[in-house]
Amino acid sequence: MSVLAIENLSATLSGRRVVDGVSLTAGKGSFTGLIGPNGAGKSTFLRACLGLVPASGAIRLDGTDLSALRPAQRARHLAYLPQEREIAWAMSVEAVVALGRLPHHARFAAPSQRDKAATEAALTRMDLCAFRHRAVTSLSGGERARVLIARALAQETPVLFADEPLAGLDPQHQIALMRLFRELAAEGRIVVASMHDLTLAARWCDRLLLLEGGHAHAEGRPEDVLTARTLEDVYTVEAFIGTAAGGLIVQPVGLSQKKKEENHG
Ligand SMILES: Nc1ncnc2c1ncn2[C@@H]1O[C@H](COP(=O)(O)OP(=O)(O)OP(=O)(O)O)[C@@H](O)[C@H]1O
Repeated sequence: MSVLAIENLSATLSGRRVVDGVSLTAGKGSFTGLIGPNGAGKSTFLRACLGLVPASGAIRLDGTDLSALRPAQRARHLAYLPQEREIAWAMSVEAVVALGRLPHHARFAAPSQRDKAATEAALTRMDLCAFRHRAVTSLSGGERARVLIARALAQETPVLFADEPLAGLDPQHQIALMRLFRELAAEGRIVVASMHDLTLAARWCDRLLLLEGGHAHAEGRPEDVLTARTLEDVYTVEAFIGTAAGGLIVQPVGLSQKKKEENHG
């Protein structure tokens, strides 16, 4: 069984330890939510795993040290949806999605049948066929987000990292995306996604890794991680936590008592 093992990952940016000794083990078929307040280190953790920022620690997939691979080799194992959704060039949707195939063929080589099929499957899966000839720069933010997800899908990697994939999506597309991540996990992939919506995280993820100040504050099943106490301590909010429609509802309803006292100083 495929296992992604991230061990003791640390990253220092501008002299500050932004991710400090974070570990995560995720098995094939799992969907892990990466949660934590703004600035907790979620993006840096993902970027460090991808080799986009200098880091120490180990990241292994089935025992293969991913950090030792060249970028193109690594990109055959690990796809990444970045938090930034800007695309500078007016390329067509289809051309952007096809970029996901670059790690699979030699530079300047024509796309193979397999490449074309993977691009087509990703366009279909993200409901983008009608947009295929549109310039990405002409799309709305949510539509552009779907194009970038399709590009990551076209990469056909065993592991998918997504940084705030729900940002900018309407509720229907948020749920569709969480359903897609669950389907990808059911197909045997390993999905890790950062998010701020705690109800969606609780309802769709198998496990949650809660970061705070660069450290892992908690890791485990959503119902064990998302307690009133944790939300108060880490997010400094008072939250309603209940069960409805077959899953957890986690709704911040106000600032924690401690935070209110701090604000009144
Ligand atoms: N290039 C950098 N130089 C210095 N500090 C940085 C740099 N990039 C990020 N940081 C800092 O590292 C910390 C973690 O940032 P990061 O973007 O990983 O947080 P995050 O959990 O993804 O936050 P958010 O939920 O706001 O996206 C923040 O305090 C941020 O200011």
